[in-house]
Amino acid sequence: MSTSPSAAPPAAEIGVIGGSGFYSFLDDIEELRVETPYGPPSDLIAVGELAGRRVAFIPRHGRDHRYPPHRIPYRANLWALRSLGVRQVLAPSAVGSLTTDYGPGTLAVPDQLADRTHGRAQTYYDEGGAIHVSFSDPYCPTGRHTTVGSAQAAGWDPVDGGTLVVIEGPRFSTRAESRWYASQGWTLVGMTGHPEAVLARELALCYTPLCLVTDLDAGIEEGEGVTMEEVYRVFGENIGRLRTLVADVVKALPTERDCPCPHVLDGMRLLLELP
Ligand SMILES: CSC[C@H]1O[C@H](OP(=O)(O)O)[C@H](O)[C@@H]1O
Ligand SMILES: Nc1ncnc2[nH]cnc12
Repeated sequence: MSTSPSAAPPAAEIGVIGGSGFYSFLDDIEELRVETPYGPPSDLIAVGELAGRRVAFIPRHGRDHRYPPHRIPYRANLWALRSLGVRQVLAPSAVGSLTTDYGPGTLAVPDQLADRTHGRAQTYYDEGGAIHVSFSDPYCPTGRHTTVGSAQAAGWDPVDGGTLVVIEGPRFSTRAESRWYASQGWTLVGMTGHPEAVLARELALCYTPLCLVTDLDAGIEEGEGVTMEEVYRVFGENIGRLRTLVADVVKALPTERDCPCPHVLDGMRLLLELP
């Protein structure tokens, strides 16, 4: 491993944003300090190769988990990845389940998102003109399809679809909130999926969530409610096979993007130059 203070970064095509309990990924890496107009990203970015693909890894909360979900520099993270050449992003995350159908250890690849956060910077286009990206389908269809296929091939029984509600946190939900989310038909709950997904979309990146269920949320189970310890314990029990799955997906992602994601800004008059 080597550390470059501000070296010209090598190109990376695929980005991985590791969540709670997922603080490193690649073996043979160069660590890059990347500056952005939005300040520094959560940490140094590790760049390396996996099966011939150039990959950039960033721990969402920092390697020492110094950023709680509402303080993560989301704009800097996505900007930094794009500036390294990343165009496809994989986003592993620990989530709660809003249904007894999906117990701890389940891998879910949602196809919808509901935003219950507030006060987070959620756009790059907030001055000098209006850019409205399409967000009806928040995730990359190819990334989702590839992830579900890789998970099935590896012996997971992945959940293909569902809605991830993203809460502001950092506290967990009350039982009443949790029951209300479930009554909306939402299936998963987390704290970091927004604005990460929409910022990726605004940069014309492909973004795919890999949600590992660590707990049944407070309104679903009758026990003491969700605890941080439970989240880390269950995530820790599954991190090995999740890492392997992320590597499988990296290998399986297409080299040429065939999805709508690269075209989301076509025809729009951009007021800032994308990296
Ligand atoms: C560690 S408990 C709650 C914490 O875990 C999840 O993080 P991530 O999405 O980055 O895996 C959840 O969103 C909360 O931030
Ligand atoms: N129950 C839960 N609510 C919000 N974020 C979570 N991350 C993991 N479990 C969670």
